[in-house]
Amino acid sequence: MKITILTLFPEFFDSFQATSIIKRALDRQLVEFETVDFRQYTLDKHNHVDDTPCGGGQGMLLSCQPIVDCIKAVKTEGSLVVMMSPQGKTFTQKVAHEFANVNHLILLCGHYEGFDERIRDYVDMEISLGDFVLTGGEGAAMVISDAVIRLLNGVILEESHADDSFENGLLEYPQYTRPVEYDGKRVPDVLLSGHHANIRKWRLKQSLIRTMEKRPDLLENRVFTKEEEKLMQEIKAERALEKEK
Ligand SMILES: C[S@@+](CC[C@H](N)C(=O)[O-])C[C@H]1O[C@@H](n2cnc3c(N)ncnc32)[C@H](O)[C@@H]1O
Repeated sequence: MKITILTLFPEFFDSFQATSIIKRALDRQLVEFETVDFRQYTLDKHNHVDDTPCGGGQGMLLSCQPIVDCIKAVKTEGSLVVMMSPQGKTFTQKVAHEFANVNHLILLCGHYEGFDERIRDYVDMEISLGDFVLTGGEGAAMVISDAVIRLLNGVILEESHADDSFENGLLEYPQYTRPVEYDGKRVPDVLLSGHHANIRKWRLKQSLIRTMEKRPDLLENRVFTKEEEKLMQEIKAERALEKEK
């Protein structure tokens, strides 16, 4: 897979490419990652890529010509051009999986007051990190690249992300490491028992409890397995009992 970032600030991605798991993935050529400064495509004699908004208003808008020419130059057969935009569809783990299956992902980063509206006709979709406004799309593109790269074959062990939050529609269960006791707080006995079936069941139950408590919206349309239904009944019965106390 190849990821191309279209940005005015390629240096933003220097430490991203030089650090930890992403660096290892790049070194092992599990993903190709490049940044392209779209200023190099401007035909403006002063090298400008932005201008004031028609009709007046604050700030500067990115102009069509440099960005559209840049998109046309970097696009490849089957590539997906994604505009970073607070007005886009919200990025989720499901979208990360969809992007991880694309051969060539192109992430377009805005800046200043954003884009001339007509640029939207040259992208395949808009993606938002959430309902807030960033100074530029670089932070969003970095987050998206990170979430996508860690899903690629060989970057981390498949088992390492299989139980991650959202992967099976639930939040991850509580995790512990040594020491067994810290400040009077003990690791649950079941995790020390070595009984794999019991550990798996405990983790599933904890995932359900966590999701109920922190993100009940994730359970709204869930089709529960028989085992999950049984555990949900168990959880509800335990809670009812606790209330009675
Ligand atoms: C200051 S913002 C422009 C916001 C624009 N005036 C609006 O209200 O929709 C500059 C750039 O940051 C990026 N950006 C800002 N918030 C974002 C978000 N929540 N998700 C993804 N990208 C975002 C976009 O690329 C955007 O063009």
